[in-house]
Amino acid sequence: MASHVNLLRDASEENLPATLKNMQQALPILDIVKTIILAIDRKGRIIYLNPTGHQLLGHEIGALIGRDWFDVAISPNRRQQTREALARIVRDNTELNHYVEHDVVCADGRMRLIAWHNTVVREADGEVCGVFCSGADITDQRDARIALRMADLSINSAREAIFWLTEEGRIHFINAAAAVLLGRPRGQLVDMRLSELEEGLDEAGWQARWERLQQSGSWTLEGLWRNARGVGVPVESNAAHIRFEGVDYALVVARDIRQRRDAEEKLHTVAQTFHQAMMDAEDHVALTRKAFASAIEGVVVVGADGYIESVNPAFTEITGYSAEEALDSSPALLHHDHHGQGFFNAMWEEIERTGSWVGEVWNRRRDGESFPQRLALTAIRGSDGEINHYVAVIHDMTELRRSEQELHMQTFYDALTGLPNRSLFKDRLAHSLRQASRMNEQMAILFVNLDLFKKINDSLGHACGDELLRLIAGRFKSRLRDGDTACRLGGDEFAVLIENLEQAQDAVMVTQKLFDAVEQPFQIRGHEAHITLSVGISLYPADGEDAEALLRTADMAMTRAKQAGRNNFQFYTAAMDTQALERLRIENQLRHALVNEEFVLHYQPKVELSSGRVVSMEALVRWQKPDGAMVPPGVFIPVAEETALIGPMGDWILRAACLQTRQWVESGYDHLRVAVNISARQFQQRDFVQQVQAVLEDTGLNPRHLELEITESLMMVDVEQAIESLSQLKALGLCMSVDDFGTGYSSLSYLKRFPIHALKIDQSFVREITTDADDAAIVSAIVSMAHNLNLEVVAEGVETAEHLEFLKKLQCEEIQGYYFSKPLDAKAFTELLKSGRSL
Ligand SMILES: Nc1nc2c(ncn2[C@@H]2O[C@H](COP(=O)(O)O[C@H]3[C@@H](O)[C@H](n4cnc5c(=O)[nH]c(N)nc54)O[C@@H]3COP(=O)(O)O)[C@@H](O)[C@H]2O)c(=O)[nH]1
Repeated sequence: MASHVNLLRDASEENLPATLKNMQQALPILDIVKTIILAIDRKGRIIYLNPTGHQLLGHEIGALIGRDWFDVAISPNRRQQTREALARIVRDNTELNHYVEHDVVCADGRMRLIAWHNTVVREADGEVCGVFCSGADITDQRDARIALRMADLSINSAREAIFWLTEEGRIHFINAAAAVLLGRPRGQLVDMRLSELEEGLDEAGWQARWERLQQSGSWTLEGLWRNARGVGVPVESNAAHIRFEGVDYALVVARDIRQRRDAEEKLHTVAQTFHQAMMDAEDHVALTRKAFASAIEGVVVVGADGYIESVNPAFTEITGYSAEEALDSSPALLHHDHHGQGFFNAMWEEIERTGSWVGEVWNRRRDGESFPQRLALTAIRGSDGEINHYVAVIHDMTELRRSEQELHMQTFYDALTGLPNRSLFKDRLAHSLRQASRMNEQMAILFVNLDLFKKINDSLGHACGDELLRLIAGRFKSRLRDGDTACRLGGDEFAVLIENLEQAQDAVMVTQKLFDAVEQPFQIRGHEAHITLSVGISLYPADGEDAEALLRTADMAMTRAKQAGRNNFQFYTAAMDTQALERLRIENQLRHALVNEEFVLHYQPKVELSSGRVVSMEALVRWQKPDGAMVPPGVFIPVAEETALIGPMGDWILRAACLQTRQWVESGYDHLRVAVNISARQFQQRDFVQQVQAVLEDTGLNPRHLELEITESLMMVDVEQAIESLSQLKALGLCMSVDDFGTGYSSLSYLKRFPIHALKIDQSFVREITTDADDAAIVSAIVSMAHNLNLEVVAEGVETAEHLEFLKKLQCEEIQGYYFSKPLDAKAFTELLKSGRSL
């Protein structure tokens, strides 16, 4: 059944070394473990690779058995080297039991890092006959490790000291620069309170600072922080409020401003003496000018009349205004409308009262760019006590703010789309949940998944896939209200948070906006891409009271939307929990059923109306549980479809049906044809045609005895691809029919192009043909249309003599249904053939 284990499973006991014998016994377990299990022979040929290994490498289960491991999984530049290593082990009969990490190449060209544990396998005589490897995919761990190291490196190479402070003002985290600033090892500083470090800051002072941070979101302060020797270091600290994993922190970026203080003091002195110095000794003036000119901060001297009297070169560098342009102008030439009049009034009041003001101000450069600066403004009084000048010292904070912003973006935003990432989304969700609970409001989460995104990635490449995600994010942003938060959860998954929802129906309106957003095709690097969405909706408080629960229930509803055929939305219902558990139970049992070969095929005859003879039979799978219970396919085929299990299961069904039919053909029933149902996922496999060809070759069945039944809706998913695959199958010599005809949306023009030989009218129409005029008309129309297109017609679900009469009159070619026979097991079907029974 499961071809991927055939080589090992079919090997006779004597041929197998002990290790592989043990492995043969362990197959049922190896088939389901999440570790990659690989056995290669001495030439590197794959004897066994479990489903986990096949899935990781992006191949259909079983496809790699018998292939050369180095060719399929090792990159060309390492292939020769690893092949030689194996050859050495075999030649020198060396012991091998080691751990190694190396990359494997997946079908789509991506590399995954695997941690392997390899052991040689020996024959009874001690000869090396192969290598047994168990591997764990550690790519994500490695990437996470690298990302962490990069973040760590960026933080620790920053020149600014970074502190994460808790609500109690304790140090939770610091970088290397912080330890240098305070001259203490990091271990000593973590958990210390800021009040133990900053002069004049007590518990009450910290609390006031924390509250200010909660209200305004940031602070800029100067203070003296004691280092290890108890010496006060003047420090400027910029804090931002940050919420991480549900906990509030003050993210403080601090810098030693000793140099700047010195410069300011010098400049203060300069300013005080400036006026005097202009008139005093030449050498004194020269000295003052030198200090003025070489300062790294911009300095502006403004006269009592409010006009600039002098600026230094650093001022020009920062603002873009030359000295000539600035002189005799008002400092208002730098002004930015960021601050209201109230801000300036408060500033001048403080200068009047204390003689100086220090704070952060937004100004505008000559080229119009706005920039943040730290401004220290001092009033200079003459000997008469009157203010005769103001000296402003400005420090450009653009770079500092930019690095703070970058740090924030990296932590909370998705680099590809610019949308909030999962962690910021959860944060906002938790915040909104508190608000909604206080205000008794409703909220909704939309969990959005792109349909068949993998197909776009596979066909157009990952760069196009990324571009599509960017474009979709842009369209979502432009359609949603400012109050609705959209985020990218990862991969092809997005989420939208809708706050203050009046009624559940409003969530549908927002969902509709998302559907509208993707309605027009996307133009990507010369390609046109169409995409649809599946959306799950959960409501607060009905479907969950915390972020985790709401995301989980919305995700479940999204899965249901996919199962309902994609391109739609579903609200979460409590029944989904029970159904999800039931599906999981069936999925687990199915895995064992596959290994234990618990499936059987029944065959339902199809009868030719012109002769009354059985001319073919539809193979219908049943699951016979160890307790004898028979599970109908309607229960487990959909679960197998959703998981990769339909691959090996479909392969087994096709093989079993072909083998059985070959026996019947060889027993003299050469006119028989077996019809096998093909599910969507099977048909969409890239190598489906090759798989069918391999089964025909392996079972020795002449292709003219095989028919594939493919549903109408499946053929319409990707018409061109379907035409291509069906044409190749036809060229092999087998025939195809369209199953469940009438229930989907076939376009007649496409129908003409599909290389098919028959339509099977769905039983839902046949059931009522003698009692419902509409159904009778539909069936008549289908038969006449099919005949016009030179297609045969098979009517299924024929249960009564009246059905039969009606279909005979329409000149339908074949019938199938309980009227003639229910599906029979192979033995009973053989009896039916022997009896020569006909209509
Ligand atoms: N991918 C695969 N799908 C399969 C396979 N085997 C079955 N199936 C699909 O499962 C669905 C249910 O199948 P089943 O329970 O076997 O029912 C089939 C017949 O028993 C039933 N039938 C036939 N005649 C009558 C009738 O006169 N009355 C009546 N009430 N039911 C009848 O119809 C089912 C056959 O349907 P169809 O395939 O559309 O011809 C079903 O969708 C199967 O396709 C499998 O191996 N692979």
